[in-house]
Amino acid sequence: MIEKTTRSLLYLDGVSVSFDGFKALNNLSFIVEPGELRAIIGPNGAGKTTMMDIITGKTRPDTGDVFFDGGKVDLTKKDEAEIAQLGIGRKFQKPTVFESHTVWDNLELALNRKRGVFATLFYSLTAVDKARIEEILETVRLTHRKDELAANLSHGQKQWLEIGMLLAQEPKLLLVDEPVAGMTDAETVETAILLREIAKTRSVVVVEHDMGFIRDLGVKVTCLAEGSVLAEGSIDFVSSDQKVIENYLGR
Ligand SMILES: Nc1ncnc2c1ncn2[C@@H]1O[C@H](COP(=O)(O)OP(=O)(O)OP(=O)(O)O)[C@@H](O)[C@H]1O
Repeated sequence: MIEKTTRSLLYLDGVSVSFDGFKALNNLSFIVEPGELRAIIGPNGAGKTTMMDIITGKTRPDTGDVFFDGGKVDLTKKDEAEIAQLGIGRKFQKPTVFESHTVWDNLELALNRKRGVFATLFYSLTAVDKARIEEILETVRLTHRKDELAANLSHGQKQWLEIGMLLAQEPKLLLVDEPVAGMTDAETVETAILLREIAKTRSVVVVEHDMGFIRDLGVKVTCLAEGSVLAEGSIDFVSSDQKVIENYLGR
């Protein structure tokens, strides 16, 4: 266990949390390695959102350990702002970009958010910042739309822009909740490629119900149900598991 804690980027062990007597997480253990892209599936109410809430400090576990960065940081002792500063970025399901700003300005604002108020007051865009924004634009497929108002982007492009805004803050771990809900088929396919690219430089945990997308990701899948891990492994392994079929896929 000690070895796993020190090697892993994220380490949850025996995490439980109850709301009014209902166990949303029940002895959940979950490990993410540095540079890993992991998919999470599971029925409604399985505890996927609650798990994200525990990692980001929004919810405190009743019992269990949550360590980050090779066991260096006990996340249960940190608040949400500290956890964001440590390098855990979270993308909620609904995009929250600044609609009345351009794509470029959204990314510039996100880059600034990292700096704090004092630095921002005396801030001017350096060549390094400009290069980083251009790099992010390429990653999130928005170079050709950089001067467009965010309001004019498609739903999928808004999701990509928000992912870009999180990248501007250079997270070590990116948590992404149902990114392809409402996207076109082409955007969904592109999002799988995009997340695989992002995971070359950081770890990514993505929660999704779209099984075609999960298959496209081609990574290790964790199926949660009733607050704990039901099955974990390749998509073929997990989707042929009888418990997963009964609790999720066959429903
Ligand atoms: N703050 C809360 N107060 C009370 N109950 C909660 C709270 N947060 C979550 N729950 C309950 O805990 C259970 C797990 O919910 P959670 O949202 O984590 O599931 P989920 O796997 O993300 O589901 P979905 O796929 O529908 O988003 C649900 O029964 C939910 O109603």
